[in-house]
Amino acid sequence: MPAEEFVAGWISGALGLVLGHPFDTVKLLGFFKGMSFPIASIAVVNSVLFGVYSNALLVLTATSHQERRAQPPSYTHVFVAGCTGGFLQAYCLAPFDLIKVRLQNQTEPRAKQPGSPPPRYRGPVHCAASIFQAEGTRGLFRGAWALTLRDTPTLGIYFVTYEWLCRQFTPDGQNPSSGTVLVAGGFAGITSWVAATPLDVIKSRMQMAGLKQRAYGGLLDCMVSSARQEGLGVFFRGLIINSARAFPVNAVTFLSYEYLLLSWG
Ligand SMILES: C[N+](C)(C)CCCC[C@H](N)C(=O)O
Repeated sequence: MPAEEFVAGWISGALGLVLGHPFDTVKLLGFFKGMSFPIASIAVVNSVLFGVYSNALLVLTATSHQERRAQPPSYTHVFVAGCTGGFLQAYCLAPFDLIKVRLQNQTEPRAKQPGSPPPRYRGPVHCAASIFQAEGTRGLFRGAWALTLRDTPTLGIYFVTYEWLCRQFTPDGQNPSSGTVLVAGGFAGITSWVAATPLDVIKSRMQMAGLKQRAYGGLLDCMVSSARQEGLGVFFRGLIINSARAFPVNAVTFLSYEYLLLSWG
């Protein structure tokens, strides 16, 4: 199994994340709150996404990454490979994402201050350990189902958008220019996040359930009760910030990914 794509995905995911982190946190409080934890986790997750995507295409089309410019895969194959990568990365992402959401929604200061209540979670490791102690492995995968539904089709859309835009601006058989990769990667991120936002809202609510928010009977119950109480607009919460973040993060992710693979030959 070719491994370069896993390594390139690892590095490019980390680079994209550094750019996106302030956007990620601005929805809430504290700008660079907890940067090292997301870097480490997104690197792993992005490596799974790109590695599985490329290897799925290898299985579907019998072409390696290097051969795919001369023999481009069909959009159906790109979509199926993207969904496969998305599905598997969602499972790796689930516990990390849960911890991120729990920590970002925690407004009490982490360090104990006189007079203020002690924070529930002292950091990512403490957060993971307390969830595990209270609810076991299942607890760490709270909201994983919603995350999988969010990521499987939208990562298919992600790679189709990227490939489609690259092909629009690149003569047949050639590699896309850096400018094309940046723009195609940026728009792939935006398209995918626009499609993912409704389920992203639901996913985060399910991950918070059991803490401050009420517990839901399941995904459908969470959707229906959120829409009843807050109107349909609730499904578009965070759309602008998600899109603003998606452009630079994914432009840099794709540019570094393509650059690394090209330089490794
Ligand atoms: C599928 N969905 C749009 C949710 C995520 C797309 C992932 C791409 C990148 N790691 C990022 O954080 O933007």
